[in-house]
Amino acid sequence: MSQVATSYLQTLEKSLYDLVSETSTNLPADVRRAIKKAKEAENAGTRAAMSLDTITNNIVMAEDNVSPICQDTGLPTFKVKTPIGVNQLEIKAAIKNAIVQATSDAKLRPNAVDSLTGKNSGDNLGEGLPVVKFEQWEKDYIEVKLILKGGGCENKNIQYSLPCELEGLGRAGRDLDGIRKCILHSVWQAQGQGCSAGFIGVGIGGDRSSGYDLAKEQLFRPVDDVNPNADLAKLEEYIVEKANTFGVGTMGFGGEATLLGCKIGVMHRIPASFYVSVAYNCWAYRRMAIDIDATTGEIKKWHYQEGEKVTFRDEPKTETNSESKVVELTAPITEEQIRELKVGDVVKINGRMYTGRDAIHHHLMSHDAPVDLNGQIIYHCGPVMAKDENGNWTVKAAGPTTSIREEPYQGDIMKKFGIRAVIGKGGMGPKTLAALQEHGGVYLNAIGGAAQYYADCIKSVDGVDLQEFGIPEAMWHLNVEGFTAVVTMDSHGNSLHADVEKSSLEKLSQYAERVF
Ligand SMILES: O=C(O)C[C@H](O)C(=O)O
Ligand code: SF4
Repeated sequence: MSQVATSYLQTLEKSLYDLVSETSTNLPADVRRAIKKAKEAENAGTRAAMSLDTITNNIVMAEDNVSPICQDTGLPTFKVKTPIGVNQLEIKAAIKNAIVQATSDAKLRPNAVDSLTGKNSGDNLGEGLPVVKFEQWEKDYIEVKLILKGGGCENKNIQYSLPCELEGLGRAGRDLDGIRKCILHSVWQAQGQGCSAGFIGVGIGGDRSSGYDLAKEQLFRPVDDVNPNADLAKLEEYIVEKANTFGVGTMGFGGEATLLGCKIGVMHRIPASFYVSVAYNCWAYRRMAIDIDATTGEIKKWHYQEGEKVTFRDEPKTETNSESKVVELTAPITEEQIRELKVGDVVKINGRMYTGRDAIHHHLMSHDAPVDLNGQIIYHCGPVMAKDENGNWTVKAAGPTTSIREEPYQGDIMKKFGIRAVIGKGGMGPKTLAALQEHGGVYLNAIGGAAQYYADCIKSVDGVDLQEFGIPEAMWHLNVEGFTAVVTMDSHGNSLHADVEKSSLEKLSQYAERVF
């Protein structure tokens, strides 16, 4: 290979590595402005305002540490446009190398799991991963767009087949007003589980797969652009305005900011099918794009950086929520201590906690625990880990994962092992609530996506079990200081999540009348 070709490939790979690292660690200017707007909408001292403070602190920390904003660095999806004659196979190979390097540098969590065996590949490569889609264009440079969309918000995507019946809204027909109802419903059904306040991309028409593709394509539009289609521009504005009256709020804690952006695209359909597909993205809206010089491989331009880039560095100090009682806890915790906690209390944890998510919960149903869990705390978390120069594990990012996935197991496991507290996000269902009451347990909600903030509370990693499940799924023994979370389900049958779901459904029902 000639000198020139070698250096093009090396530069290209470096450019793609920079794109991956920047996307994972530094939120773009348009997203930052939307988050700032959300902060301005919340009243100081409320739970939602405090959560947004944690979120913006986390954004600053991720940028400073050049570490993942959220530990779930998602399913990397690249969209590439190339001039005619550019070798796409070389670009794909360079993308893969960049992904492997970024994973080994802890900019990405090893996230590629064999769907049949459950084995994590360890380097983010796998069957069909990363997703890379190519298109040719007439321009003379390469454009690469990347989205790192996490699993919690991906699980809240929803596709409607019109006509349909919707909770709270009734019949949605095959017209603009039916579309309006589906989109409102999509935001409501996500509640706080996709780490609200979120952004949605909507695809009208197509079939099931092209509809979702169109929805995801909308997530590449700048947050503050205006839809060239006047009807859709009106609908986008309407959806954001009304969704923010639902009272779901940040993390589903209640509040004014539920939806930060809505982008709608339309394509033709076939007569029998009418889909409305919605892609929900968390506040950690990590998408970026670059233009690359097709002869040198160098980055010529970063997208989404026009306008003010809010730094969140000179924010006024967080006012503490005067309504909340602050309780310090250290495991092992007694039943008596747990029964004193009520929904709304703020808990500060010091000492030991164990991570456990999907694989651990499944495992514990039919096996003994590797450690004594009596009186202990389980943290629903799949961290990004790295080894320091002495070979010791360090935590690079460690926010909570969506707890509802553990609903089938959680209550049984708490009772079986004597676990007193679980920490996660998005809340859990009636089965867990009943178990908390019966056994004396509590559910604590941490701020989803605040992976740097929580990593900072983890002072050491004291051990790990079941590492064969892969880094995110292993049981890490963490020693924490001042780890803060809110009681959202207590041992007296109260659930903030159930309350917010109910009150937001009432709000949703106010929009059943025809508008368009
Ligand atoms: O996998 C994770 O760590 C989190 C996930 O994105 C979630 O929101 O549940
Ligand atoms: S934890 Fe929340 S912020 Fe992170 S990827 Fe999942 S939904 Fe997004």
